[in-house]
Amino acid sequence: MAGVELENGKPVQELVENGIEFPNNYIWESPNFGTIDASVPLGDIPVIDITQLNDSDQLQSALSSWGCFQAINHGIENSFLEEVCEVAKQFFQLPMMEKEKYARQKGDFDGYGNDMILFHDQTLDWNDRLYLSLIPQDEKKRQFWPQNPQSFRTILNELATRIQQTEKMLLKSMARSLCLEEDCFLKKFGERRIIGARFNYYPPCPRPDLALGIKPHADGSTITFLLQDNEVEGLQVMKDDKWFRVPIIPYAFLVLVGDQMEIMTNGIFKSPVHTALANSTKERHTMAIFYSLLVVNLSMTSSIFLLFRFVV
Ligand SMILES: O=C(O)CCC(=O)C(=O)O
Ligand SMILES: [Fe+2]
Repeated sequence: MAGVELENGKPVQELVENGIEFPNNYIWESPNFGTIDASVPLGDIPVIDITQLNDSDQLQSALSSWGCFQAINHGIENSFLEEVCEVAKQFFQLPMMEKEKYARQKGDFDGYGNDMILFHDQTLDWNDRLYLSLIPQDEKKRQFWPQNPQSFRTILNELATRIQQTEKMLLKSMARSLCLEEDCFLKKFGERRIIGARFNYYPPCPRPDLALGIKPHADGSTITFLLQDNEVEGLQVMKDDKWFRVPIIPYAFLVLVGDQMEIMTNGIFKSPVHTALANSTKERHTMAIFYSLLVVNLSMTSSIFLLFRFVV
């Protein structure tokens, strides 16, 4: 593992637009994870109504088996999430030159770009992304917050405010489900938590049998909220060494346990390995919101694992 990012890859969209021949460094091979298979069974992932979170057993059982659940009635209106998705889509549709104004710098998280290249022979993801730190205020890097579409910044601020209410409710319920004092995770977080949003864009891929949208990984966060594309499937999660497709429930958040939560719960809650497949004809948009404990004085390499744990 290199200490810093080796190079800054080109957006996948640029490869697609320039009609470049399918590059070898997107071909995914792993002896540990089998072949890419879009037809694995649909997972029976628990669906939990957040307003009915009194049933602690349901939450505990979901997080200690699947490591995730589909949260419905989470308090953020569909119409607002629709607006969030719309501005993200509009951003990715902008001309490359406009998006490049927000390009992520080598060795940094925030901004527009794609995979961090950390290994010489790293397989790349068929995915472009815009990562933005939302909370705390002093971690925000406003220069990467798009000014186009015009409402993007206002919507991001609104998202940051709203998502914190859902986060609080959920962390309290998670603590209760373990018979712990309900504020214990919140107190652990205190002011030392960081919330970042990652907008993922998966352009159509000429070889979805060869390339993955996102390689198998576990999130390094405490918890992640994932808003799937309303129409295009792609996410798979691993349970008991088998892959399952994650059903689409429009506007539900897939809440995933991250590595930090797995550690804080002594492994009772599982941080699941997941991956996203590419699609030959359809583009796909998702948004992941990561909550992480802010660990100070980490090297660049270590802090990458606050977002990702590569498993290949
Ligand atoms: O886009 C997806 O379905 C998965 C995204 C993901 O796992 C991530 O951003 O960490
Ligand atoms: Fe993830």
